[in-house]
Amino acid sequence: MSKKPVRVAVTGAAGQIGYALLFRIASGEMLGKDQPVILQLLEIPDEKAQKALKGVIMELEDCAFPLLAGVIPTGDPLVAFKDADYALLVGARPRGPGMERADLLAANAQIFTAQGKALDKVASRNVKVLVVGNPANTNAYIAMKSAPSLPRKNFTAMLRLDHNRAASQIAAKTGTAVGDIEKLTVWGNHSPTMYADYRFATVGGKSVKDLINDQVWNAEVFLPTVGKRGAAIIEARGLSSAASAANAAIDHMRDWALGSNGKWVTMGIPSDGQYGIPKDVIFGFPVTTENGEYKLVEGLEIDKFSQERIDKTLKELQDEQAGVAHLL
Ligand SMILES: NC(=O)c1ccc[n+]([C@@H]2O[C@H](COP(=O)([O-])OP(=O)(O)OC[C@H]3O[C@@H](n4cnc5c(N)ncnc54)[C@H](O)[C@@H]3O)[C@@H](O)[C@H]2O)c1
Ligand SMILES: O=C(O)C[C@H](O)C(=O)O
Repeated sequence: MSKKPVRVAVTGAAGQIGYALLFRIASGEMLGKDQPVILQLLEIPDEKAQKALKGVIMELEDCAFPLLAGVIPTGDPLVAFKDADYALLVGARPRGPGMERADLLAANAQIFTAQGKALDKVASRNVKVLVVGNPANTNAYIAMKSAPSLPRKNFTAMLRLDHNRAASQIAAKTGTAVGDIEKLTVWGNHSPTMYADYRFATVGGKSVKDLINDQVWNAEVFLPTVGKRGAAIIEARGLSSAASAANAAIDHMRDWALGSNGKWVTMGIPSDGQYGIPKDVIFGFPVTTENGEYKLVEGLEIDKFSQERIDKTLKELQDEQAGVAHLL
């Protein structure tokens, strides 16, 4: 017997990431090739955006995806999030050349307060929320705080693009296959302060740290390359990353929903105080996922270099939180 369709809300559905994301969700790459989906697509209630959304929906129809059980376009968050089982909050203003994420904070904070409240009112009580729109961790924090009747653990931010970028750099450095890299993580904020940490990583069972054996490369090449990759893409394309961001969103939700089979993945999740990160800060942590739940990997040793990096990215997140405190 075929499964009952689940409701997947996507905001910013007519934007660049939306265009790279919706077709993959509808084809079953996110929730499985046996899981029908109803897409509930939010765009700003503006004629041009709604018209662009119609065009995207025409293309979705033209794909004749067997798993696409319905599409609901709307300009109203209460319609988009109604009974949503999954919500991918992509819609936000993206960073342009020369802008830092902090510049986006004020512009985007209003959006996530309103959307958090709407999720609180109408979404499934088990809704899995992924915030992609930047600054992603703080937007997830705002949405979580604006939705007090939903479990805190339902709110996550996307660090998976950073995780994937780090894996790719390590594979290139060590001449190994990216798919063989395990136990990699990215701590903290989705911003240049993030700390991509390969101390525990293995490739084909061998220690990545031992294979690389070059702390200068780690501090002066690897970390800046991963941390500034978003800006490098904006500089090269004149637009922020979209296909790789959509791919990371699919990876994040797929692993959360269907399990990571024991593999570590990185998710931005609300802290419960682990590793000295204050409660509620949405922080990139190593997790494993099973049965629709994520579980933080605990007990890892944090050396002096790592602690300094973690402190720096935490401070940035706390400053961002302080900057939006008046809105909550
Ligand atoms: N976390 C990450 O790793 C990551 C990676 C890449 C991009 N991003 C961020 O994702 C966001 C979207 O990027 P994009 O390239 O798709 O941008 P885009 O400008 O192409 O699309 C954003 C879309 O969101 C819509 N939108 C704006 N406000 C909205 C609202 N309140 N409700 C619904 N829709 C709304 C816009 O009309 C637009 O169509 C940006 O904030 C970007 O910085 C995050
Ligand atoms: O850096 C940006 O502004 C876009 C995105 O967050 C990225 O990392 O590519």
